[in-house]
Amino acid sequence: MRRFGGLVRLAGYLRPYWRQALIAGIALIVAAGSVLGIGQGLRLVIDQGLASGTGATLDRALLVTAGVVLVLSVAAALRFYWVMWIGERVAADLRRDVFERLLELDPGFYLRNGVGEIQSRMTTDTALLQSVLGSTFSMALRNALLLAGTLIMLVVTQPALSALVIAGIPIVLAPMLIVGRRVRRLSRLSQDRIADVGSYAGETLGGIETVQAFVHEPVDRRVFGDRVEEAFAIAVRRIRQRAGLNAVALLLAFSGVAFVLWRGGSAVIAGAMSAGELSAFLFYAVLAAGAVGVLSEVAGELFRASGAAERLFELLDAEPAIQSPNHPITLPVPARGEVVLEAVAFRYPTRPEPPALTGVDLVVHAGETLALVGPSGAGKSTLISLLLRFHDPSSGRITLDGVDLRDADPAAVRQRMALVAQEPVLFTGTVADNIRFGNPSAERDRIVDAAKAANCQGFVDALPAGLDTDIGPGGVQLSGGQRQRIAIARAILRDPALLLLDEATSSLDAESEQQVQTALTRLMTHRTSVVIAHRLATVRNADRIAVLETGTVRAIGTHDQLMATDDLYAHLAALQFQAG
Ligand SMILES: Nc1ncnc2c1ncn2[C@@H]1O[C@H](COP(=O)(O)OP(=O)(O)OP(=O)(O)O)[C@@H](O)[C@H]1O
Repeated sequence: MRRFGGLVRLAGYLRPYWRQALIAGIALIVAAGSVLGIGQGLRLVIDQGLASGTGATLDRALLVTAGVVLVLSVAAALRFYWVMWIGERVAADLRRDVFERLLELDPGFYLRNGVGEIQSRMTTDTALLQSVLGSTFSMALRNALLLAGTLIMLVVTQPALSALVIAGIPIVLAPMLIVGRRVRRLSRLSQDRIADVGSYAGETLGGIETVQAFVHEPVDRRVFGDRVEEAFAIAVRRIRQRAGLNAVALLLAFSGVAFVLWRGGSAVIAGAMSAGELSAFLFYAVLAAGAVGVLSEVAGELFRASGAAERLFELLDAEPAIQSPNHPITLPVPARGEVVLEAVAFRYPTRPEPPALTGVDLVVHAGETLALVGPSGAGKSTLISLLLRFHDPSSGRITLDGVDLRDADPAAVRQRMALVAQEPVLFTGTVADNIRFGNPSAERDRIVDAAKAANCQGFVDALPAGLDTDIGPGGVQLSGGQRQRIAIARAILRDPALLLLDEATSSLDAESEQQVQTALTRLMTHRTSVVIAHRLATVRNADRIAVLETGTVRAIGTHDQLMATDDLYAHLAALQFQAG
């Protein structure tokens, strides 16, 4: 059963649909029963209809058979409908569950596993399951039932001959089980490779402009080609196993039928059996052999599906490293946005050495603007991601309004914050949708106000449908400065107690820059702000500045104080800060 571990667990997904499964099961049994009935009809037609030589008996026998066929058709249609329905339903539920789990997983998980790989698991594995559950599973059930039914009929009608057939079963099943294990392993491998292919394509296409600008296509073509061939080679190994399996199964099954025909034929010649009985027996034997053939073919598919299910369950079983405690402490009201870091150290799970932050002590008072400055790689972005609790500190603690982030519900913590990233991330939809992202329940008026406060008015009015203009996936149809202002409007709408801002480094033209700056100033007044600063104006306006270097805070003070006392700061101020 371990082979089908993934599928057995999938059975749990059937529970809510037990009614539909019951209908499908009944239809399945009736359909299989009717097929078996046809064998008896055949016996009647031959032994009574043909042998008796009277047309009336033949008519009656045929009529009975026709009735059975009618029942069979209806039951088969019902079975098909409900089994497919359940397959699609389970695949849909699984897809939703996996996505929900993926939304909960912490950024560290994605750092370790790669977003592309996870994404393609979610799409290719659920697609495989959908097709297998929808059709293959139904075939497997039907044939398993048919096999069981025919074996019973064989035993009941012709015990002696059946003993021969039944003795042959293990000979057919053994190779199926042995090869099945190999197929399952190869299936997993091949799904892994397909995920590789998917994530490579995703990354390349996501960066298509960089790829083309550097004329990197030949390299990508070659690397992608190699990966596709690798996936193909594994698929071929899998198919070869299955092809061999099918050949063996069919050969064994039909040799069995030939053997039975030979033995049965001898019995009819000797007068120990009627021609009708032999016909019915053969009918069943052929059905049984066919069922074994189909089962061996679909077993491979089921093994494959089991591998895919396992991969999905791995995702479902992944525990988010960042979770709410069982009894989260409620953050005090009103929110002040006061942040305290005590001896905070942090190592990225993917690269523990050197630590990204060590011994960071820092207080951000309610209402103040604290600027973070420091050379590239000093740990500024890491610090912001710890405040958002994307990761927990390796040691030390961070509190928001007096509550340790680890003791609070991460959603409640983030509810008090808004992030304006260096490269604002916009989503497919309209300008209004992207602003509403900051507060999905906001009324239209407030979205309009936020757009005004963020200086979006000018360019939004020029768009064909104003706020309701579609901006394409990722906001590709807007300029950098426009995207930044939408990100600011989003944060204004959220009205957070703590603003986390990673200032854009790319310079905008003077007018656009001016508009972004006034929008930011508006956003930062009357709230606590932590800003990764790249502009002289920002550090000058900040209440205090923390200078970071190799993961530690080396000095804190105002611009003038630091200019006088900290040589690194004076150096940065001279070289790095853009005027504006
Ligand atoms: N996902 C990651 N995995 C491993 N190490 C990382 C990761 N992200 C950042 N680091 C490392 O952590 C250190 C701090 O990086 P961080 O991005 O916080 O610096 P920064 O001060 O924001 O730099 P910049 O101004 O260039 O953005 C760097 O040495 C960096 O290489």
